[in-house]
Amino acid sequence: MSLTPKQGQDYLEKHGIPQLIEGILVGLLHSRPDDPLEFIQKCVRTAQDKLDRKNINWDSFIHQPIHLPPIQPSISSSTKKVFKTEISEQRKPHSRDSSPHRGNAPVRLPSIQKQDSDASPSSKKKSCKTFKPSTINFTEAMENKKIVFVVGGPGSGKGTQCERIVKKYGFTHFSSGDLLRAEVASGSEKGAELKAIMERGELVPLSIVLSLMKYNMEKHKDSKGFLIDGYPREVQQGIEFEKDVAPCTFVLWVDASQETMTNRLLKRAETSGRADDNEETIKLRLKTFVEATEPVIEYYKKHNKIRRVNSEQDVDTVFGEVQAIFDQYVL
Ligand SMILES: Nc1nc2c(ncn2[C@@H]2O[C@H](COP(=O)(O)OP(=O)(O)OP(=O)(O)O)[C@@H](O)[C@H]2O)c(=O)[nH]1
Ligand SMILES: O=c1ccn([C@@H]2O[C@H](COP(=O)(O)OP(=O)(O)O)[C@@H](O)[C@H]2O)c(=O)[nH]1
Repeated sequence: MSLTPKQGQDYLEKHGIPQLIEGILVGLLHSRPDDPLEFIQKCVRTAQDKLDRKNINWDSFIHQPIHLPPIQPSISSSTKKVFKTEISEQRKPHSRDSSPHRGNAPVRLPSIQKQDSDASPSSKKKSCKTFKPSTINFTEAMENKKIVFVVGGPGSGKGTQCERIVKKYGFTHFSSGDLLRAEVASGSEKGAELKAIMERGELVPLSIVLSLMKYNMEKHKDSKGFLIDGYPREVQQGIEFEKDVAPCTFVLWVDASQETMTNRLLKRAETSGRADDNEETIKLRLKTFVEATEPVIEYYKKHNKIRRVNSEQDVDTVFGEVQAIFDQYVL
């Protein structure tokens, strides 16, 4: 079968291949890993996770020289207090609670960085040092930006809806999971530590995600709004973000039952290539969601910022609900 140059070009562009190849080459030359094929494989897996390849850019696989804070499992007493209160409220039975892990299981608190959880001026200084903002006043640059957090369990459909939101409303989209996977794909030492945490279905220290988020937001500082997908995963993460960046406009909760999420992830596992899309890690991710992220929903409910969509329906119907919410804020 003959192929015209135009048909060839259309085919490649339709599948986002030119920017993918460009991204891989730039990332490869930037990181120069010992095992280039493994690096390429990781990039391709990261790309497979993105339903819209157009989200891949020339710099998607660069191991950015951001100075991520050390991974260190410590927790401040103030953070413990927030979690204890929130979790004990969550332990009241409610309709979505079908987790076999809840009951009397010990509450596993996520690892977080003491330095970032304290509100003291000295710790604040440390967190700024970590992020190393460039020449701009970051907080000022973020003023009046629309910032929407998107929360929901693993496989609830956050990424699917975000893709559509970006198309319709032109927000800049960051998936915290994707940012972490890119760090892992970079082959850095830090990436290897993150990989282990993610494969256990646990949460990486909040200061690391916050650094990655701020670094990337600064790169898109002229965007009219940000869609922060899969974030915050724990109450303190939201508090730190709003303190360091800006208050969120609202929180979109993509709500699906644990059974639906599990079935979707198992289906996605057939093609996603994601190391954490396996039955055992899915269970752990759901457990982490119930323990750490459901309290986030309760926290923002109290602040009247939760906007829920029922993600048990088909994608178009869910997006109909999403649009009804977004149209009130962004026109
Ligand atoms: N029926 C149905 N399937 C959906 C819907 N949204 C997503 N899916 C499917 O469910 C799977 C998971 O969707 P994602 O958008 O990747 O979910 P996510 O919440 O971003 O998942 P993580 O990346 O693990 O956080 C995908 O294979 C989707 O095709 C929906 O509204 N209805
Ligand atoms: O703010 C975040 C976001 C993600 N993760 C880690 O990254 C994994 C994948 O996150 P993603 O949002 O891609 O998928 P989900 O867990 O929602 O299925 C999680 O299990 C966590 O280990 C994290 O620790 N903090």
